[in-house]
Amino acid sequence: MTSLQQVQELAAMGVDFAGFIFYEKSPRYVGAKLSASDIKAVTSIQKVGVFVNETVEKILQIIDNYGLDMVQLHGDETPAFCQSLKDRVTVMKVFRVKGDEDVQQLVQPYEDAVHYFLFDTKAQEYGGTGKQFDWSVLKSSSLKIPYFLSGGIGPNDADAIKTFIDEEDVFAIDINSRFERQPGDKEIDKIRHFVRQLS
Ligand SMILES: O=C(O)c1ccccc1N[C@@H]1O[C@H](COP(=O)(O)O)[C@@H](O)[C@H]1O
Repeated sequence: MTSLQQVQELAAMGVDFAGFIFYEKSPRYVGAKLSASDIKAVTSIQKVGVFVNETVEKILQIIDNYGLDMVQLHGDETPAFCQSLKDRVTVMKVFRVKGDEDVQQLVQPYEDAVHYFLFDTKAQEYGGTGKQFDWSVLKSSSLKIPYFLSGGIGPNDADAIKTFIDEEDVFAIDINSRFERQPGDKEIDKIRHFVRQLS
């Protein structure tokens, strides 16, 4: 998110989390768009900071300045790195998958080090690719930690998502680039329609 008004609109429709990207190479980098005090003042939704291979010190500083509730570690962070943040903030570790991995094996080293997992699509970029992976890799995986499903989920995926939610133990659905006019500018009406379809 890069617009406070859009954040408030999401909160009003019952969306639980809003993501702010603190990765300068992203076209959705929030730094130049919203101030720390703007974001800190938002209390109507849980605020997630998205980081890629950032230092612990910088992350802690940003959590404090921006009043973040959660961090989404979207790079190559180790279990020890995640653990060092876990007592300070809710930690979500991202796993970028193609769809043919042994997910249990992938996540096992992180089970005690984080609060949530998130599965996104493996690509050259770290995230925001708009591409999906084969969700069947998560089927019957009985993970010990709740997880977010992400990666290229779009307005036409509501039926497929509903089926997935009915069958699998997914905690939350994470949407991003497929609901945008341009990077960082969300199509709120499309999100509203999508949320209604899932309710
Ligand atoms: O969106 C970005 O630019 C981005 C850059 C670096 C790391 C993560 C990023 N976004 C996250 O990627 C996933 C999937 O997004 P999409 O639906 O495929 O566009 C999501 O968690 C975003 O927060």
